[in-house]
Amino acid sequence: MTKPKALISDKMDPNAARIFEERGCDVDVITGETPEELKARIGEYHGLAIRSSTKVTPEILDAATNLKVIGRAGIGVDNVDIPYASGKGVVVMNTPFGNSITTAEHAIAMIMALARQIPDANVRTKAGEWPKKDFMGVEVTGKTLGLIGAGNIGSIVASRALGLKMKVIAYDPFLTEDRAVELGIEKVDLDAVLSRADFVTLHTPLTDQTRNILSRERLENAKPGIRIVNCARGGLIDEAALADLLTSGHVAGAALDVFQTEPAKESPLFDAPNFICTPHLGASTTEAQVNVALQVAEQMADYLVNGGVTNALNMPSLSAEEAPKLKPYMALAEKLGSLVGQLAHGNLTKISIEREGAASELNGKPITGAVLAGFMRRYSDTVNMVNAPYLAKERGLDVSEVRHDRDGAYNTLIRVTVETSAGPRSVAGTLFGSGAPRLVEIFGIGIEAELDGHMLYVVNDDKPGFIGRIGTLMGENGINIGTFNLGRRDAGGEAVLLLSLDEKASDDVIAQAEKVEGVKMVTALEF
Ligand SMILES: NC(=O)C1=CN([C@@H]2O[C@H](COP(=O)(O)OP(=O)(O)OC[C@H]3O[C@@H](n4cnc5c(N)ncnc54)[C@H](O)[C@@H]3O)[C@@H](O)[C@H]2O)C=CC1
Ligand SMILES: O=C(O)CCC(=O)C(=O)O
Repeated sequence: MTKPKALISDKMDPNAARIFEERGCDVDVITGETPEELKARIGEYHGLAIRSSTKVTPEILDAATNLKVIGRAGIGVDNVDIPYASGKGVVVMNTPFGNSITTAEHAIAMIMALARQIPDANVRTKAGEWPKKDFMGVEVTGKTLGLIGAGNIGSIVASRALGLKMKVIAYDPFLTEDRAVELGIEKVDLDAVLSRADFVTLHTPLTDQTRNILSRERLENAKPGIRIVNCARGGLIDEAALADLLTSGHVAGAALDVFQTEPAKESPLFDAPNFICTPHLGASTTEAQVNVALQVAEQMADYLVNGGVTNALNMPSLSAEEAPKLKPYMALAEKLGSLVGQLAHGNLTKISIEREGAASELNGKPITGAVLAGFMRRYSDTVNMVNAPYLAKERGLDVSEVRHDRDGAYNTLIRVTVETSAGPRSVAGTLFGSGAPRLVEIFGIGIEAELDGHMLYVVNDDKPGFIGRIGTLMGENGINIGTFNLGRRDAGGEAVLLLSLDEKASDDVIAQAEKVEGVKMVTALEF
């Protein structure tokens, strides 16, 4: 078997390449390429490991015909078009904790540097000025620190700031009162942060809701003398407005690690007073870079080699222990989804996935993803369990998952039901022996069959002589029958036949089969 191949396209700790190799992947480290160069190369890789320089755009993703996973050695993934990657079936992972302490410490360093104007004092002292009389700092003890965003990094900043004897208030719509109490901070609204805080520090992702959160209007209405720190993302602050307000003195100081356009080669802020900056160094410590490099390579290799999913932003997690256990279930789920997708006709807008017995104990999300992937194959060749839920949503498919505690006839069972204009249609399957997927029910009729390769589904009247007639027809057309599986609703009533064939039945053979006495319907199936 050929090894999966990963590309590391941004500067990363060498441990990343080592881990890829140790975990059974080939890896190339090629950094600093232009988008055109990356586009020309990306087709040969299954994994792409990045930091913030590589921009994973739709153009890159369109060229990434073999790509299965993108791993961000860090937290922010605004340089990856996640919806587009999801549509392409590519998993996007990050390393949500590896650099959070380091980034929080950078924010604290920025607060202290602003309070005591350390960068300016340093430059002028080294220039031989000894400018002691020009600098007068402020203490942080007793001052109010306002957090915008109190997630991983914001909470670490809060704990350090409390240690510095600051009062901490926070605006974060997802912060609960209980968590605020646990952190020892006060939950307030955004206006309160801006009107009460002496220092404000931003720790949110860049999203449509947070873009320009510190707009000109908000900055103008903020407490006079406020100092602002941004170690999260450029784009959260109106940079031109901040420059104007530093110049007017309304904002007493600002420290940015991140800019709207990076690398920031010029900015109105560079000439503004009391402005300090670093070139996106928030995550740049040896410790953080080793952490994120190890983590991203471990996670990506785990997915490429074992199917384990950790810290994915566009699909549910699946541990390396769970992955092998779930594998036969996912094969069964995909076949059931595919069967119902091939058999049910009309405008299908509702699908339900029920699990009972051992299947009910499992992580249901990957099973649902696999059912949907099989089902959606009727619409798309490139669908997989990553993009299937997105495609299903796009098409307005109503998906429900049901877990039954009851014991049924089988140790483990998955049932997939679609709502058709003629009512619900369901198929069910189980795992036999060491995990072989088997169909056990089709539209209410018990039948045991392996769903594999070229098949023919026939609905017929349960009358003597029928099996012989179908067998003869196949023989006359030179088609070898692999397996022959029968089921019936009741003796003499409606019956179904599932044939596996060594070759695909042509339209002509299907037309002949439709004419066989007793046949009500024939459908060719492919698995
Ligand atoms: N400068 C650097 O080198 C680094 C920057 N970062 C940036 O820091 C950001 C935050 O990282 P974490 O704390 O780990 O993320 P997180 O996801 O743990 O926390 C983000 C918090 O922002 C909150 N939030 C979301 N929308 C909000 C809104 N409209 N208003 C206020 N709060 C909102 C969320 O509820 C969440 O609590 C990352 O998204 C990344 O962009 C992260 C690492 C390094
Ligand atoms: O990789 C870096 O240096 C930037 C880190 C960062 O911005 C992040 O993790 O969100």
